[in-house]
Amino acid sequence: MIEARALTKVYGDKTAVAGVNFTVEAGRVTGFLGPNGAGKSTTMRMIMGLDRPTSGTVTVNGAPFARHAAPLRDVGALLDAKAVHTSRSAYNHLLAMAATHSIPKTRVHEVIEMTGLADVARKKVGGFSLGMGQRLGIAAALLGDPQTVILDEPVNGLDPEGVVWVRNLVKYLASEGRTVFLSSHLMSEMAVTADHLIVIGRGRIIADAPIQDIINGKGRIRTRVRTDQPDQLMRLLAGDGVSVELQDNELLEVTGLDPRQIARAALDRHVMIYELTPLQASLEEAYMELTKDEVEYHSLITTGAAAPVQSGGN
Ligand SMILES: Nc1ncnc2c1ncn2[C@@H]1O[C@H](COP(=O)(O)OP(=O)(O)OP(=O)(O)O)[C@@H](O)[C@H]1O
Repeated sequence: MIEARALTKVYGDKTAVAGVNFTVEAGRVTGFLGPNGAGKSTTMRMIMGLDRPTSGTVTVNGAPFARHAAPLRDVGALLDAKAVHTSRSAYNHLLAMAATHSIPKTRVHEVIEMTGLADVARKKVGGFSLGMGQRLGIAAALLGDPQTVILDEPVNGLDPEGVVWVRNLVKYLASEGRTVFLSSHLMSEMAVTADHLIVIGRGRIIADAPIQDIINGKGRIRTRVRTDQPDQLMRLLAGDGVSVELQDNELLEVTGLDPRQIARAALDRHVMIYELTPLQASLEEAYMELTKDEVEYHSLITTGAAAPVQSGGN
């Protein structure tokens, strides 16, 4: 379990993390989301003792990271996949890490197999692709068979097979009762991987809830309705808080009524419906809605060109 209490980090005049409170529970995958510059990496670095909080505390299984006698066995992390000696082989890199914690060579071989690095384990890390580097970072995180696993953008640079592999791996680790905390900007991936989400914006927690609650809470409930009497059905459904959009000759998209209410209204007036499909809001929609006021770096899209601008006021 990871517990942050009033956790704060200030760099000069920039408050990167502003007194956050959250708990990452064991036995489930917790996703950590937020726009660029929101404070995710800073929070993760403080969890791992790589950055000292300006105030507040963060503990892993009840103690700050630095107080763990054998931290690799308690907490495994992938924070910066490039932070390795480039002239070492993957095997030697892992072996050197293992030596600091009396982890046997057999475990080094195990994590190499587990992460699909067997063919390149004797090659120099400097020549690794981004995806191979990520796999090595994940191998290092798992080396001590830790109870808590923290992965910052683990699927960055991985091919589709690698993305699925990370998804299954973290779900498996959580199913074994471990604490799994991961960040990613890939919403579609987060949607199928995480059980619970913590969303941060400008250093503050803006949501901390089961993923389904976040999708349902912020996304609109929409229903697709096909009928050969669209005008009549539109009139029937009109009302406060209801919006009905004609998509084509026979297709309506209804917001603000559930499918049962739509079916009932149509039945009462003998309007035939031949499709009634609830449309699940996506995590991406919910996330965009949640963070729309928290985005620090907006993209300004003009005809054919995108220029990043920093929004004023912080
Ligand atoms: N060492 C540092 N010195 C000064 N400012 C920093 C430092 N590290 C981070 N910051 C600032 O703190 C804020 C939070 O940064 P952080 O890297 O934690 O965000 P993030 O959510 O991980 O972003 P991204 O999604 O882009 O990786 C940013 O405004 C960043 O510029």
